[in-house]
Amino acid sequence: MDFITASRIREEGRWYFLTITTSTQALQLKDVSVYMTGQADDMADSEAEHVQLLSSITLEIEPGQWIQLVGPNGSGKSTLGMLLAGHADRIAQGNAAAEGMMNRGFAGNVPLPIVTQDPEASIVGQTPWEDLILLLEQQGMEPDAVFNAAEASLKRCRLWELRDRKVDTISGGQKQLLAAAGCLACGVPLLLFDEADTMLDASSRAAVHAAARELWQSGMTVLWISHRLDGLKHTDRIIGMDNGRIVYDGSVEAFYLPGPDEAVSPCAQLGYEPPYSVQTALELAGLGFQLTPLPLSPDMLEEAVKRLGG
Ligand SMILES: Nc1ncnc2c1ncn2[C@@H]1O[C@H](COP(=O)(O)OP(=O)(O)OP(=O)(O)O)[C@@H](O)[C@H]1O
Repeated sequence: MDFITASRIREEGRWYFLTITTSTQALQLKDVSVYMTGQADDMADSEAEHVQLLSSITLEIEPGQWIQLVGPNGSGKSTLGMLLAGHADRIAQGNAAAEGMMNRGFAGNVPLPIVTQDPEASIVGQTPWEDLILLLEQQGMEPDAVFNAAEASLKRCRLWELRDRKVDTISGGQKQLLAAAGCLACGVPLLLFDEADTMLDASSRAAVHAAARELWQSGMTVLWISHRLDGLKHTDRIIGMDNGRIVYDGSVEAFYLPGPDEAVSPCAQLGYEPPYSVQTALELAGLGFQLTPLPLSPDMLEEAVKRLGG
């Protein structure tokens, strides 16, 4: 493979090779690669020029989609998320360079906030209400519009009843929702969750999934980044990453089934175990009982088995 050298990137300008436009509606990446520039962790140029964080990524996101980005630790999910959110300059603490073409489309030119597994980093107020007011004032929103925008976002994220609670007394899931409410209040066109549910217990995780789902149903575009497969029941598109590359981009059903010329499914290739309901359906299919649609959750499995019996 032909690598850019770190010294050449420094000579010619760090982002020289990444062309960014907004000429279409879709958010597009065309043949985008990201490299370490050799400044991180005292890495020598000769080592860095062979470290590629993303390799030839081509991808198109239409507004209104719900996309789940999955892959093992270190596969490049957060790097891709940062690129899509417009934070190319923050990748690897600013020690990376990119080449290729990015069309920001509906995502616009302003870098977008990301809901991460550490929402506290972005919370500035002592209560949810104060947090949103401060955030919107910081964004320069007209004072007349601030209260309405804060109220609408807190309601959409199911936090209205908790608006005056001290932030340190609300749950981890509610803090995630507060971070999402902040993104909404700022009018983001794309809501990015990066491992936002990783530190949460099952009920908080379900609450965050349900709220995110409602936002998507109301027209928001959602990119949900996770190394877990939880929540795939609601996904209409999965992007699977491994070693800096996109190795799968398709439906959730096809993710669990081997392709015509493949011995194993994309799910297995990425080292994941399918959920119990899918494993059961695959075993039943082996015995000649086809469950359609493929049950992606225990309740879908129950329904499918009932239909089989009926
Ligand atoms: N500051 C850095 N210095 C050196 N390498 C880095 C740095 N930041 C990221 N990387 C490398 O970039 C690659 C992609 O990392 P990235 O965080 O995008 O992966 P990920 O799939 O999001 O992982 P995880 O699921 O663990 O969050 C990894 O190999 C990682 O080690």
